[in-house]
Amino acid sequence: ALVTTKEMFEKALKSDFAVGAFNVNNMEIIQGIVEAAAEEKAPLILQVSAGARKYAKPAYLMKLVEAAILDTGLDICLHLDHGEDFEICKKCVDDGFTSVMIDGSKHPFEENIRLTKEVVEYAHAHGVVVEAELGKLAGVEDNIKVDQKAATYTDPEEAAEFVERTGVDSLAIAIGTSHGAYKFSGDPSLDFERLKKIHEMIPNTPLVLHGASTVLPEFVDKCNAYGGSIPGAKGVPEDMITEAAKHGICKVNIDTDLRLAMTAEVRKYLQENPSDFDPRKYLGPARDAIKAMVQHKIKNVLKASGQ
Ligand SMILES: O=C(COP(=O)(O)O)N(O)CCCCOP(=O)(O)O
Ligand SMILES: [Ca+2]
Ligand code: NA
Ligand SMILES: [Zn+2]
Repeated sequence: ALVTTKEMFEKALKSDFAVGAFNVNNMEIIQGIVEAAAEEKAPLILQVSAGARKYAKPAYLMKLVEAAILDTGLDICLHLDHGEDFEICKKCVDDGFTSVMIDGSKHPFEENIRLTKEVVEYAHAHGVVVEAELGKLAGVEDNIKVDQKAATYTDPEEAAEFVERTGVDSLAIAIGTSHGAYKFSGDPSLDFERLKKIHEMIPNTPLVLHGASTVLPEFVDKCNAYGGSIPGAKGVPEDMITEAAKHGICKVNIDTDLRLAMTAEVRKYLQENPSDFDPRKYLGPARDAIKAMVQHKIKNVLKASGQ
């Protein structure tokens, strides 16, 4: 069935595992992710960005997720990722999403609170949970370039006030991650002291880690070996993600690692099979690559198998 994150986060908060939140844009990506979660018997969040809604159209995504539930009997949370305003959050609540993110992190504190409260009120009235964000990820955040220095990590005291005043169900925090494949100029590092402080201040609030892809060298190399060009791509070491899940992180957002796994597979297939032109011949292996990546994340990083 379609479920909220309530139950899965309650468990994750008390344990050392975290729930994977994987971005979806088409049928093969959804199928690969869902097959992996079914095989690992793991809790699952499928998340849809505004870009995914535009690319695939809401009706297709909703029906594909319903089909996945029909096909597997899995409990799945369908989540709006990075909702920019009240309107898109309302639209997704009305469409049957069970969770929405209102990303007010680019606004001043008081405006973020106002906007988040407005979404919490509407979502809770419809049995939907809300994720908000406090603090700015480094890198490109909300289409504005936020360089490392200006990137303001989440303040633990502010986080406590924010949660108290908004009634939000989970909080995305900034402790050094950023979106995409180029996360660190120097050595990868997360501010674990800050994470522990935040978790201490709001021990009952599930925390969310955005920009959590590892950008595994194996897949960067594979992309580059078959016509790609993404030199210097770098992400968060997987052991840091596993560690973060022990200190309040209950939801881990992963998109880039799926994109790299899928793209590497398609590049390889097309280069090795120049006479093929049946899309199933490369979208099938792409789907398998998604499944393998998600199984790896669930089993070895999130420790969410059988949870
Ligand atoms: O935190 C993350 C993922 O972080 P990652 O890049 O480390 O995987 N996310 O929230 C996923 C962002 C997806 C953006 O989608 P569009 O291109 O459609 O806007
Ligand atoms: Ca943001
Ligand atoms: Na946890
Ligand atoms: Zn994000």
